[in-house]
Formats: sequence, structure tokens, C-alpha cells
Amino acid sequence: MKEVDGDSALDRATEDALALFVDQRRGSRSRPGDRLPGEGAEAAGRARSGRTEPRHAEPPHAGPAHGGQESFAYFPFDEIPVGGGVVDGGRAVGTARAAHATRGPSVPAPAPAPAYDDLPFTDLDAARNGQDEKRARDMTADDAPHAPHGSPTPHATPWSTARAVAAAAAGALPAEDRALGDALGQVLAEPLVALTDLPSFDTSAMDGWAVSGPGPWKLPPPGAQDVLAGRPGARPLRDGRAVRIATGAPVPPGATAVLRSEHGEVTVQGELLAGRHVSHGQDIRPRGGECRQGDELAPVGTLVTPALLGLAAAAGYDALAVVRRPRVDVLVLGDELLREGLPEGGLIRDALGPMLGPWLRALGAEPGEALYLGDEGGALREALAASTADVVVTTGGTASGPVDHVHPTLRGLGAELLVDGVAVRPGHPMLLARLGPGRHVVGLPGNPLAAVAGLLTLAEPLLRALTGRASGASARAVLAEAVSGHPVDTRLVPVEYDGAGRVRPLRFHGPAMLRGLAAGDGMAVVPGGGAGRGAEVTVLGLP
Ligand SMILES: Nc1nc2c(c(=O)[nH]1)N[C@H]1C(S)=C(S)[C@@H](COP(=O)(O)OP(=O)(O)OC[C@H]3O[C@@H](n4cnc5c(N)ncnc54)[C@H](O)[C@@H]3O)O[C@H]1N2
Ligand code: MOO
Repeated sequence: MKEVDGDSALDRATEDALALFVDQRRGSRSRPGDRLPGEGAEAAGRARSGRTEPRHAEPPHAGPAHGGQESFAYFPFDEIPVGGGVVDGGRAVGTARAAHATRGPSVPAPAPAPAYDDLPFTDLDAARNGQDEKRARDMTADDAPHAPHGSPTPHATPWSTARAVAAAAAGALPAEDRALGDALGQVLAEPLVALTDLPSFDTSAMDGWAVSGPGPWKLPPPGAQDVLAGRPGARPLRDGRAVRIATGAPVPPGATAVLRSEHGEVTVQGELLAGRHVSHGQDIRPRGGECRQGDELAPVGTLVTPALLGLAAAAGYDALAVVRRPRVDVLVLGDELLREGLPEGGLIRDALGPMLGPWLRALGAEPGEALYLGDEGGALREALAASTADVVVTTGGTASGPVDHVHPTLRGLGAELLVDGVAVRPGHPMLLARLGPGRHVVGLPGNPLAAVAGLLTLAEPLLRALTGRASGASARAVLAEAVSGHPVDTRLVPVEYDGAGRVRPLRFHGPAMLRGLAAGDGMAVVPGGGAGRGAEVTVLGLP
């Protein structure tokens, strides 16, 4: 991502917010003019739009600069608690909702206890006890101590196991015939076998003359007997004769080569002379040079790409036998969601409905219109019971809040939970359930980046299996910067390729943010404990 002035102002604003948070934790709001985190974000917004200069010429304290050779510490800046969280044993409950309710200059933020997930995954005990937040913030993956904690999600499935369970949960759906124009993104259910030789006749590769034997060659009068593409039945060519020919035209029987127009010269007597040696067969594409009728051009399981559509058409196909697209119902939960306009009054825009449809389609599914169910448990139950889709994707409501209905509803419907929580950040409350034979539910967490993590962890392998896509090797890339890790859980971090084959982690990677992801090329899979600069990691691709 390119650094722009607004971005560095935003950096400073988040630094300010962090400094203030640290001060508050110490019980002081020390510097006059210090902003509350909410104010910082607002100021950053103004700075981005170019209306306000950043308040500090220098960052208020010497934290690590972003970018450069610094390591990339995991700190979801948006997640700095701003008060209102109900503290339960050191973990703030409902912090995200409380943040909406209390943000703003007029509401002094009490010093909250940080939520486990809201801290950098470094020295968690020190940070929790408020002893040395700055040190926690400054630590890199390389110097972060191995935290003594396990994953806070009890019985969470390890990330790679969760992917394997999702991949094994279903088999490929039945085949259907699709017209070429409709088959893009599906997978071949039968091998693509050439229905014809390609080329299907000896073809001129160049504009020029078809010649027979060694030159010079006699030509017919100009314009007479020209051999053009798409015109059958060129007359046989006798030794010592030539005819004008166009690229793509069938080479006349008896022709031994094609002489390119720029390599020949016609004398005033109407004879054709070659300016250079013409070898036998030159610039003739022989029949069957690419394939013979009956050759296998692509095996079962091949993804129908634009190139494959072209090949299939060339080889004689009008329709393809492909694996049916899984039908997916998308159920968006949450009373706080707006489908248009600006956020106001505690309501926010739904970021998932507009994202999931195209994303699921890119994964080979046939998603229906998203259904908006609010936070009403009965509506969720009805929608799940009524769905005839192969997969239902829900968003939100996976945690254990008062209106988080996904678990109890699935239980009530007798669903079998195949994966219930995954040791991955963000996204750990995600789930995969079987509602009945051939009917699966993927429960994505409501935080948008956490939902993407769920999509990549559970929906992608499940849809890969249903669509018959081969499992495919994941891309690997070297990290251009260190990335700190959760002590135990896998992290998924938005990254961009740096042009030198390495990936660089992106800022704005908090669970509720899509800004980093939208600028990214993929999500790096960072193992528990983190990964140093130069480490090779798996990179999950984005559509
Ligand atoms: N006591 C605990 N609370 C929470 C935990 C936990 O472990 N213990 N985990 C947190 C994590 S991590 C996540 S992620 C969320 C998952 O919550 P839900 O799946 O129940 O999602 P919601 O509470 O409905 O929403 C969470 C958050 O996301 C916003 N949201 C929801 N849907 C959308 C949407 N379509 N577009 C944009 N934003 C959306 C919602 O407003 C909330 O801010 O639970 C934590 N809590
Ligand atoms: O951090 Mo939550 O993991 O946003 O899914």
C-alpha cells in the first residue's frame, strides 16, 4: 500500500489513541489536548480528507514505525476498548457494542480491563495487569515471549484440522450440462476430450503464398485463385506453382510451404522469388498439430476458466458436463444493520451481504439474495428449517451474547456440529454444522474480517468439495516483515505481494476492519507464536 499523508496522520491518531489508553490505564490523562480514542479517530478522518493538520509534529512516544523494516506487531487498533465493557475476570464482555455506545468526546472513558482479543498477542500477562503496555506494543514476533496461555476458546479445533473437516464433510454434487457461456467457474464432471483434430486441416500460419517445391514459382494472375480463410476447396498446387494465401486458410493439397509476404517478391513477369531459404512445411500448421480427435485435453475436476472455454469451443463443444454449483442461502443476522445510507444512531452498514454473494460465486457457488433476519431467533429457525440450499451461510450471532441465536437454534434443529470454534484469529467463534444429509451450515462471526476468516477456513474447503474442485496447492511466500502471533492460535493476516515475490502484512487488519483486506492480495497463515521476517508462510488467495 502506498503511504500517503492521510495515512501517516491516521497512524499518528492511532498512536495517540493508544498512548491515551495507556495513560488512562495508569489513571492519568496527562497531556493537555490529549484526545480520547474516539476523538483520535475523528481527527484522523479529518486529516485524511485534508481538512485538518495532524496535531503532533512527532508521534507522542517512540513506538515502532509502521512499514520499513520494523516488525509487524499484531495490534488491532480499532479494538482498543473505550469503556463500557462489563468486566469479567479480566475479559471485557460486549466491548464492541459498548464502543459504539460510548465513543465521543463528551463521554469520559473509564479505564477498562482489556479484552483478551483486544491486546497485541505478546506479553499478555504484563498487558493484562497494566504493567507494561508499551513494551507489549513494541514487541516483535521475534522477541515476544511464548505466552503460557492456551487458546481462550475451549475445545477449539486447530485451524488446519478445521479446514480438513470442512473439506471432508461433503462430496462433489451431481453433474449437469451447461452451455459454454454458462459454465464459467464450474468444474468438469467429465474429461474434455477433443471432438476433432486441432487444427482440423493444414492451415496457413501467415499471409503470403502457398508454394509447391523449390522456387521460383509461377503465379496465377493477380486476384485469381487467392486462398482465403473460411473458403473450402482450394485447388491442388502443382510443383513450381504458388497461390496467394491468407493466414488461417486451408493450405492447398500439394503445397510444401508458405512463403511470408515480406519474404517474397513478384517479378514483372509474374514469377515469385523467395528472398531466403524456404524449408519444407514452413509456416504450415499441420492438421492435428495441437491434438487428435479423442485426445484428453483436460481431466475431470478442471476448473472451467475463460481459457478452457476457448479450448472447448475450438475442440467442438457447445456445452460441457460440469458439477452443479452448490446453492447457498445467505442469512444476515443483526438488528444493527443498515442496507443503505450512512451509519447513524448506533446502526452500522451491513458489510457482509454485499461481500458474500460475489465471494461465494467466485468459490463456485450459486448464492441466493441475502436474507436479513435481524436478531430474532424464531426467524433464524424458520429460515434454516425452510432452506433447501446445499449450504446455509449465516453471519453474526455465533458468540454467546443474549441475541446470539446460532448455537441454540442449531441445537434446537438437531444439527450435528462438525466444527464448533476454531483456533484462529480473527474468527474463532466460526462453526460448521450438518443440518441433514447434504445440508450444511457455515456460521460466520459478525466481525467482517472474522467472517472472511470463516469463509476461508470453512466455506472455501466445503465448497471446493461440493463443486469438485481439486484441493490445489496453497501458495507459499516469504514474509517481508515479521508478524507477531497469537501464543497458540493461527492468525490470518491480510498481505500484499511486494513485487519481489515476498508478502508484506497490511495495516488495518482488526477483526472488524476490511480496509487491509481490500488492499491485499491474500491472507497469510501465521502459526501460533508468530513468524519472523524471511519465514515462509502459506498465503490464501482472494477472489
Ligand atoms: N464473551 C465473548 N464475547 C465475544 C467473544 C468471546 O470469545 N467471548 N468473541 C468475540 C469475537 S472474536 C467475535 S468475532 C464476535 C463474534 O460475534 P458474533 O458472531 O456473535 O457476531 P455479532 O455479535 O452479531 O457481531 C459482532 C460484531 O460484528 C458486527 N457485525 C455483525 N454483522 C455485521 C455485518 N453484516 N456487517 C458489518 N458488521 C457486522 C456487529 O455489529 C458487532 O460489532 O464476538 C465477540 N464477542
Ligand atoms: O476476533 Mo473475532 O476472532 O473477531 O472473530
